Amino acid sequence: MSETELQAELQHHEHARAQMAAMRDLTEGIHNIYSGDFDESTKNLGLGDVRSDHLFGWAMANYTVPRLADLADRDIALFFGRIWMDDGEDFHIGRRHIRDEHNDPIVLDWRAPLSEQYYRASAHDRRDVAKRRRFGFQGARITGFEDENLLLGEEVASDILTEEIERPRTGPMRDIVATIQPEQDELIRREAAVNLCVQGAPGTGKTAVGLHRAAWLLYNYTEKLDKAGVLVVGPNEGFLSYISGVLPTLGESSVWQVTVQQLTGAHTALAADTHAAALVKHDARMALVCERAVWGHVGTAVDGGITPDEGLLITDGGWRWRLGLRYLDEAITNARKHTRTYTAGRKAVEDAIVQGARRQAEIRSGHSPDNKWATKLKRTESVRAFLDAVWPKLNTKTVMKKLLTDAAFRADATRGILTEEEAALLAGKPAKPTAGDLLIADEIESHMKLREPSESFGHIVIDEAQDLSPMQCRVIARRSGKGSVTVLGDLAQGTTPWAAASWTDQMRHLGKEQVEHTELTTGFRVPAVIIALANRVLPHLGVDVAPARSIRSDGSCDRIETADLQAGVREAVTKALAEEGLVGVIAADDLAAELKTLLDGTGRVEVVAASLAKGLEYDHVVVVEPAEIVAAPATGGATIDGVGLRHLYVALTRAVSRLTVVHSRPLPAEMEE
Ligand SMILES: Nc1ncnc2c1ncn2[C@@H]1O[C@H](COP(=O)(O)OP(=O)(O)OP(=O)(O)O)[C@@H](O)[C@H]1O
Repeated sequence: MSETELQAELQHHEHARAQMAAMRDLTEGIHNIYSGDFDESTKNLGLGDVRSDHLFGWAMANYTVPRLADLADRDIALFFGRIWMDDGEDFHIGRRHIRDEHNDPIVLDWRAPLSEQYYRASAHDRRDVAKRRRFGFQGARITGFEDENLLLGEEVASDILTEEIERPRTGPMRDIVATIQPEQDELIRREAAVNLCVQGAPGTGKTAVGLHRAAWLLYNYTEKLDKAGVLVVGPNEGFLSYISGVLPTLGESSVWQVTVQQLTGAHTALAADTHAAALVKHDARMALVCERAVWGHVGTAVDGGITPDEGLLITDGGWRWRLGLRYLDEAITNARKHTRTYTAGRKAVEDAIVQGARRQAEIRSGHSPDNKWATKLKRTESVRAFLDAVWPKLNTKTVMKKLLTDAAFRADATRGILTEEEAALLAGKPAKPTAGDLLIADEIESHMKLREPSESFGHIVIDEAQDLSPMQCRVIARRSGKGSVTVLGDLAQGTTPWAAASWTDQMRHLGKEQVEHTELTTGFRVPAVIIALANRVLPHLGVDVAPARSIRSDGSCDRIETADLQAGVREAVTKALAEEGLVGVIAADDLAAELKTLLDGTGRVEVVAASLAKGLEYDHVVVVEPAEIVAAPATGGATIDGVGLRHLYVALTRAVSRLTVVHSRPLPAEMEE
């Protein structure tokens, strides 16, 4: 690296900074012109709510407010790479596009098509790239660079990548734009229509890939996705807060990040299910029960009191119309077959009744009666009574109430689908729904009426997807509609009672048939020495997945055997605090509660229950009493076969640099070589 070249790059960086400030000033100028209308934009008004004379200002507000936030000068370098092409052109690659006063690009956005070459070019497949430069930086300051002359076949093991991966973690997750690897880039840049399913060992960058894919899609399919929206679904609120900063630093603040519980309102559910009841309510068979609970209300013409002789008699002033039993049964069958929702079905039968009477009127009088006549006909007592008998009016609340409180109705809805014991577990109080009840209500609602297109998303990123139950998958599927999904997870880290055993099944529950499956195995988080320990446990987890191969040869792994567990934990934490970075103490849930009191107020230390450690990472991890993690019942007090061992696998794979195992009891046999 020559000093002259570095100085030139520093100057280019200063120039880029000045140009970005100019872009910001320009946007600010526009913003100020429309400031009155901008106020409306901050009230979350939609297009239809805005007065027509404010429309232009409103549109400008929607454009400039996020743009101003994106152009804010942050403590971050404006570019991280540069490529020289075979034709002599060269480009700096950065977090966002920056142009000069002549509108020429001086920094390309990492999501622009050309940037793909930066990430993917190699000595074997140069993609017209002659040379690649990677910049090292600290905060907003460029500190150096490393070059790869691809024309000469150079492939440099990047110190900058190593430094980035090994840097101490001091807080929430960061973006990885500067060091995206080719296999990750391929997934990030798959077209919007592709449904991706990524199985990946711990620390292989699944979450990072999912978030960067969301940002890439929003940039490249702006028109479609700005309207339809992008959703990120994560396992719990702790995880969401850990990842919540990544998309905003990539310039995307419009993505809604939620747990699946938040989608149904289950995060505020009042009552708790027993383990056995939860199992039934999350089961795929519940979808069939819900279907029958709704559509089972549909009867035949005979149920409506119709006989072959009499038919349905409709009196309209001096006129009388009669519809036969066969005609009515056909109308019901057609409505059942051709309408997607129960509410629409009732309307279809009603329309068929009007149609039948209208045809008779046309034959008798020679002209077709108007809509007023049709409305009157629908209101006649005999039509009302017939419809109420064969296709009664329903809403989600009434069906839920019947399912939870009416034993005879429940028996009919579940016969042949659930056992009697399972069906009995559904009994409850509708006023105090459980999380499982809200899943059922969501399913029932989907039979009642179609979701508005505005209620579904253009793309959904689903992280830790192995933990979703079939019924939770269906909740997400309904919000996806025709949109695509990126599904990320690790079957080996499945710890819920309904964790997926196969991705094919999980994708079916998510309603996606065309799926690209892929597996990531290069681990960026956990050093080889620690992953080797976790990989001893992996074969005992009952899943067929590839183990992680760490690209890291640093890190350490040690063990403290002690008669006094608390003293052992203190010793491990003191040692850990001698080094930089965050310390995570992971223990079985009950023990974690005790350790929280013990370590309360110790800076840089977080105590985490093993059941909540998923997705998180710490520089130094202290795993306390593995035997207890393995033996501990799962959340909710029920014992789930093998789940403790999976919690241990998750705990062992949270460390970025160092792992200390503290134990007073013998280590689980699965940890031994
Ligand atoms: N290309 C990369 N450059 C730098 N850091 C990376 C890269 N890919 C992943 N990382 C880092 O590796 C760590 C693990 O990534 P991530 O959390 O996305 O993995 P994961 O597969 O979701 O893990 P888990 O299954 O344990 O949740 C993170 O700190 C992430 O920033």
